[in-house]
Amino acid sequence: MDAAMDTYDVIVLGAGPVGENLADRAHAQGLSAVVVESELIGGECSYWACMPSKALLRPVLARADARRTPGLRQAVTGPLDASAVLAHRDAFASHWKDDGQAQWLDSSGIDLVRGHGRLDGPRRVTVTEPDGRQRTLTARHAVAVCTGSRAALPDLPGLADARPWTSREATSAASVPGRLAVVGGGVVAVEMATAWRALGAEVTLLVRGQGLLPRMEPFAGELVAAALTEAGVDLRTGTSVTGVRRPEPTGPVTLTLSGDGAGAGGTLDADEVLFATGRAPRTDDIGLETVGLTPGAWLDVDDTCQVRDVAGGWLYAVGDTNHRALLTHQGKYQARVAGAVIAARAQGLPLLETDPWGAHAATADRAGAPQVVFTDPEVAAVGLTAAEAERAGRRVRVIDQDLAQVAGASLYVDGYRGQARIVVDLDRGHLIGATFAGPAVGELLHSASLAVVAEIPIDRLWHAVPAYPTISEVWLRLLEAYRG
Ligand SMILES: Cc1cc2nc3c(=O)[nH]c(=O)nc-3n(C[C@H](O)[C@H](O)[C@H](O)COP(=O)(O)OP(=O)(O)OC[C@H]3O[C@@H](n4cnc5c(N)ncnc54)[C@H](O)[C@@H]3O)c2cc1C
Ligand SMILES: NC(=O)c1ccc[n+]([C@@H]2O[C@H](COP(=O)([O-])OP(=O)(O)OC[C@H]3O[C@@H](n4cnc5c(N)ncnc54)[C@H](O)[C@@H]3O)[C@@H](O)[C@H]2O)c1
Repeated sequence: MDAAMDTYDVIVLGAGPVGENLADRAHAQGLSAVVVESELIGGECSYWACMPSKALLRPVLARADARRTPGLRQAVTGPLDASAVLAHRDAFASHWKDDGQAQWLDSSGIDLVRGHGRLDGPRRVTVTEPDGRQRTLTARHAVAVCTGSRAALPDLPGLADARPWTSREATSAASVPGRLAVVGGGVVAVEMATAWRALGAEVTLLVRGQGLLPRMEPFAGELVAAALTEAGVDLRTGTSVTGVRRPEPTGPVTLTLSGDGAGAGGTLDADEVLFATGRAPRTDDIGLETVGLTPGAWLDVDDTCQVRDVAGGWLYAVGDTNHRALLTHQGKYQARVAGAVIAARAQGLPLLETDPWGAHAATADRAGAPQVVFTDPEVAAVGLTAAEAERAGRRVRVIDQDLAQVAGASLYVDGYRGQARIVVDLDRGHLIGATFAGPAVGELLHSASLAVVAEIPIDRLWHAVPAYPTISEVWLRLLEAYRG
């Protein structure tokens, strides 16, 4: 490529789901785009996160439902075929090869440069290619940092030498460990405890707080905790890990425990230990210092995803790196917004629609980000929890409904256990949050997202009649309770 060809309208650093979408949006609006990728096109989501984890969990949830279905449960008495489940997972991770995604990029007219990219002052990116050569790219309009996040490990004595699992190993391991210790009580911890327990591991879940899924409505974590315990997981709350040792490279790992929970003292031996203790931004080695920012920090952006504190309006941070919502669908939404913003600014449009819910504002990150946790029971949530609404000073009414009372739920499986909650803003007359926990509630979530994002007046929602007998009839029960 000659020097002139190294100038693009948009340079995208990182070809995860977010970088791919941003490049696609910019290109669709007539801009030239290049993406720089140091590992696999498709990013964390395709190979070590969403796809492999859900491929592991799908058979687990299907079996759980089958076991609760009269006439069917007798047909599913045996254990899961772990090697078949792992093979299914391998296929969904494309065997950790990105040929398919590379082909898509190629056919879409977006250029790809493989290698590690770093900012090199305003609008410039240098790439260290796999063969060690350096290449410089220049952006006419924008550089978008879409480098994602990695697992954050606590600073514990002995941890590095003990070769702990992170989310990468937990989603790609080739065999089932006999004993797996999981540290953390968030989404990765509960999903992976669910999967590996069902695949046959003895799982101990070590949670330093008092419950699971602390950012969600309390009943969600309580239902998941009860189900994990029932499935044979040794759940220890109020328990911190203060040390980790693996004296023999191929031998077991020993954790030192402390805390005020029952079972918090002493030590715990396991064959593997997964640290599911949150994420850190992959911004430590991307040249942030060359544009006046701090390496290793989450990037602070406005609602257009433009990085604040950088003059000239050319730098964007989209997806996990901006820490607005660490979710693939939300990052892709930001990419659609930022792609439109970059194109509009490149075309010199005088006015952008940056008001809430405008075309150039990622409003849903704060007001309507949905999430499904694929545990048994599933948890599905959108918008604010009751506690968040209260902290935000909103005047709300909270309505709860036992999902077991809904005909569609009791038909779905025997002994259905679940709970639903809506949070209604009394001043505005519409929903600002909803949470469901129970089998198959994931597919219920989009109805709640619509109600929150479209700000459907509660009086109009009353006319949206759920079909009988579906689990969606929970909407009728919730609205009946609200209206009295
Ligand atoms: C176990 C697990 C399960 C998850 N499950 C779900 C789920 O079910 N649903 C959901 O919505 N979200 C899920 N998430 C979250 C989701 O994976 C992330 O929100 C999503 O991957 C973020 O996309 P991204 O493009 O911002 O970053 P990433 O997917 O992390 O992609 C970033 C890309 O940038 C590349 N890169 C980094 N630095 C450089 C550099 N200097 N030069 C060139 N390339 C670089 C990386 O190699 C990578 O390919 C899960 C996360 C985990 C850990
Ligand atoms: N189904 C999904 O949508 C899905 C699935 C997995 C992950 N994700 C995304 O990935 C992100 C990362 O997930 P995660 O579970 O790693 O992070 P998280 O922030 O959800 O949970 C981390 C947990 O670890 C605990 N923790 C932190 N440091 C600790 C320490 N030193 N010792 C013990 N506990 C500690 C925290 O209190 C917290 O409960 C989430 O924000 C989520 O959005 C989404």
